[in-house]
Amino acid sequence: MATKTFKLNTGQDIPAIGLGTWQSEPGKVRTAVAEALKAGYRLIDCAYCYGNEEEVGQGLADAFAEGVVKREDVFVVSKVWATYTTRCELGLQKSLKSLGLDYVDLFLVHWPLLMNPEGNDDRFPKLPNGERDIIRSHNHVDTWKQMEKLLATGKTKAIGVSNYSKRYLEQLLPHATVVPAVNQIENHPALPQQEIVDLCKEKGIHIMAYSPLGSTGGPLFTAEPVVKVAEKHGVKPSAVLLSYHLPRGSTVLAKSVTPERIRENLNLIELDAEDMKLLNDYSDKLTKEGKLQRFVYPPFGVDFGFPDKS
Ligand SMILES: NC(=O)C1=CN([C@@H]2O[C@H](COP(=O)(O)OP(=O)(O)OC[C@H]3O[C@@H](n4cnc5c(N)ncnc54)[C@H](OP(=O)(O)O)[C@@H]3O)[C@@H](O)[C@H]2O)C=CC1
Ligand SMILES: O=C[C@H](O)[C@@H](O)[C@@H](O)[C@H](O)C(=O)O
Repeated sequence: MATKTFKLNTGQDIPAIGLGTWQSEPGKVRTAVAEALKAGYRLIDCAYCYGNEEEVGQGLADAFAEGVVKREDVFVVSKVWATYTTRCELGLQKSLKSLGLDYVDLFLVHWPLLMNPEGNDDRFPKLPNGERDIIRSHNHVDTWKQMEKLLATGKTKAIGVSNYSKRYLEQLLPHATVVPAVNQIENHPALPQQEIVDLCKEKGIHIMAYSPLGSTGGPLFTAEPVVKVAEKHGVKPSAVLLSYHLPRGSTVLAKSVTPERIRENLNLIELDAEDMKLLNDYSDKLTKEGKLQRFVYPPFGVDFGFPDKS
């Protein structure tokens, strides 16, 4: 199902699965990207914050040079990092330079906040007490206004957000001239975030699901219903966790720098109503018991409006 796509509110097709690159070591990610494109991936998810866009760009360049894919056949995503949310065009330009591209297909606000652009580090400025140096007076709607202007530059085909809760989307949408094409959020059976998914569906915002395996090391592989569904279909738990997003109508991002895993992660399967019920019942149970699992919540010290974190 490597070729399955969804439609964005811009009219663009977005692949159902993409390669993630967060924490992909510079020494490995070039090969990972080139291998992924050879295997059939057509979406690569990047970010300035990951500090590896140059190597990702080399992997893309390798695949272009070998005639594996053409630029227009790959959907490249990048994100404006928190120290650039008052300088979105500069943030985009820096990513493009590292990636060696003229445009990305989608540019996202990575997190809805501003970290001090004049702080003591380009990516993670800190206060003397060790906390992140955050400019709390910044309004995330102002970042979106800058993002809207990027469309006219041709440097990105679409704009969207990431890590936006329902509360933050409700603050943004009344002021948005352009409705975000995407909201990229952590999403898996242990964190269904249904209230965000439902709102996004209603507003025509496509969900990109991140950390579908539970992030580093795949802690969700042993979740009981995931194992049960995997046994029924004779596949690995990873295939169930990735395939879960297809019937939900979402794009899923799977990170790996291991060529064999990169290839196997493309083998999405069709989960039936019984499988989805089992996984949804698991989500409901965790919700009721207050045991939802959020694996990615950086120490910003900001209330982003997620109910499990408020
Ligand atoms: N917008 C945002 O704030 C965020 C965006 N993201 C995006 O989503 C992507 C995916 O999320 P991420 O948090 O990286 O985690 P994932 O849920 O994709 O899990 C990655 C981990 O699972 C391992 N793995 C991958 N495939 C398999 C497999 N078939 N069998 C066994 N282990 C496997 C990887 O190991 P190995 O690499 O060693 O093979 C790695 O340790 C990110 O890379 C990034 O692009 C992620 C977090 C936040
Ligand atoms: O995209 C992945 C994550 O959001 C990642 O960018 C953050 O968790 C970052 O490492 C941080 O510490 O703030």
